[in-house]
Amino acid sequence: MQCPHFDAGRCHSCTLLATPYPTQVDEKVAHVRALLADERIDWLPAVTGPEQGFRNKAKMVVSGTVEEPVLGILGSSAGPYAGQGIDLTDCGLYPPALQAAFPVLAGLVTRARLQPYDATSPSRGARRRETPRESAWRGELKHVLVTLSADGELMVRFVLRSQEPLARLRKHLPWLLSALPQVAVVSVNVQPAHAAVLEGEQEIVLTDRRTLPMRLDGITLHLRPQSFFQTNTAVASALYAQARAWVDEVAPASLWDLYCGVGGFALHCAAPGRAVTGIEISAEAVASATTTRDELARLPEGADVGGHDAAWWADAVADVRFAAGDATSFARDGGSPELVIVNPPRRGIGADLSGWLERSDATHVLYSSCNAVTLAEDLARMPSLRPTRARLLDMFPQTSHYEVLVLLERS
Ligand SMILES: C[S@@+](CC[C@H](N)C(=O)[O-])C[C@H]1O[C@@H](n2cnc3c(N)ncnc32)[C@H](O)[C@@H]1O
Repeated sequence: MQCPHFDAGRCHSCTLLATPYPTQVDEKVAHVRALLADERIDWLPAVTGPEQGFRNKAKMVVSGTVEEPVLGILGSSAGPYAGQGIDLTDCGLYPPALQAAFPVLAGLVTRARLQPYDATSPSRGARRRETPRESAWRGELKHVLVTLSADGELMVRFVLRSQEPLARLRKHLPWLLSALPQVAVVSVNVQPAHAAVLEGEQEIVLTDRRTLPMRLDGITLHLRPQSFFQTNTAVASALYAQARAWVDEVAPASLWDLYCGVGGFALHCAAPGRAVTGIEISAEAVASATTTRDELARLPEGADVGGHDAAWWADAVADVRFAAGDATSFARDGGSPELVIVNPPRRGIGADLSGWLERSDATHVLYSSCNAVTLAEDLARMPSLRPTRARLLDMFPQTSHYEVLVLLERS
């Protein structure tokens, strides 16, 4: 694949662009197999999706001016583009529906006079001080975050330094909704700190609709602005389908989904007679998961979701619950199910939760990881749980990242 931004040294994200795609996948498989280094694992063929246009979410830094905003990234501090705004609205990782939304969003920046935040140059007076106050930096709009659903709807979030532009944004919202009728949810996130943090804690939803329905092959998840969702919708669908197939083979009567996010694993693995508990640190994500569960509990007669009818689903989700909390603390406090699913951030589950799983009564663990290095470290801490089956899912083509799902069985 060719990319003008990569070739010119403006963007360095897609480190494998020059490698033919089948070779990328072979190298990722070799990487994870070498890390897990267990000849007894039955490896299924890797799952791949589209090689480009697969990202369902854009995290655009806004730079430039009110009249000419630039949506993309800031050039890395070491190179020739240091601190410069780089327009990435034509990035090949974004599907056409996201690319088409960017110029309209840039138009809103101009109409609502959302001054792009200037992260590089504090005002003159402040420059003399060693650590300028936050108010010394100019501008308000830090990022625009856009999520595209499988049905072409959009969730748009404006990350602002303060609520100062809020009234102007509200005033021009009708213009945005008529220019981009596919926008379902618009919100403002307030991130006051001058720090390399994407978003802050406070979220103000401006639209009547508060969730973006993300229809997968089986189930429609309801995403809220602050809840995590997997980057690649097609591969996420395959990930949940694979998890469900392995869980159904084990057929546990009780299951925990730790780090459950909006409930993708928990809800795909629900079944009549199976008690499912999802635990997640983000209360917003828990609210999203609960919305989807409640919707599945009340499907209209004649509905078919993932090959099951309304009565089956009412039974299946009757014993599904989600709660906000820390995964490790929950595990320490709450007995032990037959099967535990874990899908942690890149840092992995760590020594405490690995140790707890090693000593628990769970007969099976399903570990979904986006970082095989921490996965291998965690597995080494659980010698009684033997990896039996595994599958790489290429969630992030053109980069060295990937997702891997491993089924562990107590020996
Ligand atoms: C890789 S995401 C997986 C989400 C979900 N399983 C899915 O399929 O979309 C990791 C999730 O772990 C959550 N998380 C981070 N730290 C946590 C903790 N200490 N306890 C519970 N959840 C945590 C994050 O908020 C995020 O939703």
